[in-house]
Amino acid sequence: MSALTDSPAWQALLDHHQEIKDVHMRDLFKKDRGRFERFSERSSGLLLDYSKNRITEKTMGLLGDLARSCGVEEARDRMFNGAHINTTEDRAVYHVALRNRSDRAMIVDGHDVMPEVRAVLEKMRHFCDDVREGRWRGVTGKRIRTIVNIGIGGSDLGVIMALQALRSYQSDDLTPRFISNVDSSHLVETLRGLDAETTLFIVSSKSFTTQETLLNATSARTWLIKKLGTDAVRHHFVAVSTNEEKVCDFGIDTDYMFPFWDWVGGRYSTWSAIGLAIALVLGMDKFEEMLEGAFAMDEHFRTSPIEHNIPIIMAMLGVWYANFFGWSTHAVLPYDQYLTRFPQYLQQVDMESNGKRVDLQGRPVDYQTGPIVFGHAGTNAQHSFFQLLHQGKWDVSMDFIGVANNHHPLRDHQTILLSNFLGQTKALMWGKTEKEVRAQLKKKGVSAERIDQLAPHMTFPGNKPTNSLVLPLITPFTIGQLLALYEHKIFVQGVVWNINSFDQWGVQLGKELARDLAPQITGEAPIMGNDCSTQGLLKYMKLLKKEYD
Ligand SMILES: O=P(O)(O)OC[C@H]1O[C@H](O)[C@H](O)[C@@H](O)[C@@H]1O
Repeated sequence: MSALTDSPAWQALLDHHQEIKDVHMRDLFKKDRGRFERFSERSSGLLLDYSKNRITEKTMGLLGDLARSCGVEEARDRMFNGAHINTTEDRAVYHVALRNRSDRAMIVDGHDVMPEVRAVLEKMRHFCDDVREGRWRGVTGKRIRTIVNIGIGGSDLGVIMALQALRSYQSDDLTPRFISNVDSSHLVETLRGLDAETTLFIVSSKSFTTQETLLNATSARTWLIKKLGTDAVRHHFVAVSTNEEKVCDFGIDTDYMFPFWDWVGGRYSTWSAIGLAIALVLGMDKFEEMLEGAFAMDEHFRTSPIEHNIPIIMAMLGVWYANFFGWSTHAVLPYDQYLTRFPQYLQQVDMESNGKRVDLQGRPVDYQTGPIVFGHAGTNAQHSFFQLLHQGKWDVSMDFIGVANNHHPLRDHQTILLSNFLGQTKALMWGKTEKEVRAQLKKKGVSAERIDQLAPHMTFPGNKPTNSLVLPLITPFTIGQLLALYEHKIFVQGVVWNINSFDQWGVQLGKELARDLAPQITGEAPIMGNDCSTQGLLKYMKLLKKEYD
């Protein structure tokens, strides 16, 4: 047993789980009309309703005790104080400094990082204004019309997601495109039809060593040079990175490099200059509104007591289902088309952060850690995987994200969208008993025999827990709030599980092996030293791939 599973707070929750595991939420709601008031919180216009969870006040009290006994508040303070909480990489975790909108100093290793943070924001502002107002032009003197972000993982997902979410704030003057996959199809299809004279590439890579990004950037540079000559590169390429030397080696002038720092993790870097494409396409003011939204959530997280702290509440509910109910999966279901990319973005933030199997001391853990996260936008998701959520055998905890207002004045659509959001969470909680099904079929005049056949299929167990997050409207501010909320939720879970949420060693091995295998594909190295499956696959691919013969 680990210190965590042996702790009184954990043991109390284990006992409490026995009391509550067979209680139906329908009965909890029938008994308590004040559940919504009791189990909902607000912060700067964002509402969390967590009443449709398998909890009572006692549950929340015990989860609060667990958070307290795991030192969540102290860990939070350590993060906000710039301590090196990323222990395996010996770094601070300080993305909160990037969106610190107060005049507080943010100290890492005895040094206030705010002057550098503000200087980069200023540099971004000048550059964005120059591009947007036509002072920065391509080599032939034409205005920039397309921004191509070349990056992968944290240097791609947040930027795509935010730009898609904020599409209604985008003018037609600048269009964003993205190249991430090393598959040449991504590059070719993205560049197809582009006018080199009006295209600006941003090479976004924290390390500037990521194989995919460097190859894509090299191929994009070749495409540009072929069309406009070598001199065009400095007019059409800028970089965002922490690695000045590598940026220089690639041939980008460091005057056109936007820096950030090793205390910003890749998947937490959308707030840094990695967000340059957002600032270019929407304008720097909008980017800073996103930072304001994140800052509002940071302040809520930093100052609210555990019982009223939205990220902590969501984190502890996740712990409740993962560790006490034993569920492995969490679904995130935004009811807003602009948030279609949000689940995919969150997969990296959550699964790369908390997909860990050893604790901070390097010992294998004896409890479940980060969940499998998936999701898609409602209502489309209802027509694909909701069947399993309602009637399948796997249990899944869920976040529904609803947005009260829409940017488009088509009221009927918004009414139907919101009614589906409410209908689904109600159905998942309440379910439909066999008795109700039978009565309904009888009323419709269905024969007794047919009712016997159909009733089990048409019964819904209910008791499926959902959080409902409600935003007033998709704006840069609310997107900032939402992202920061999930970042902090994931951080809190990592603290409870005593894992390092800020490294990602698990992505290394496959990359290393790929480097060794590439020469075996091209024939520069003999096909050898592999297991027989890899050997067989390699040989078969070579057989099919005539170009390497
Ligand atoms: O920004 P880069 O250094 O190019 O890294 C891009 C991505 O690389 C890896 O996949 C890491 O696991 C990610 O966390 C990171 O975001």
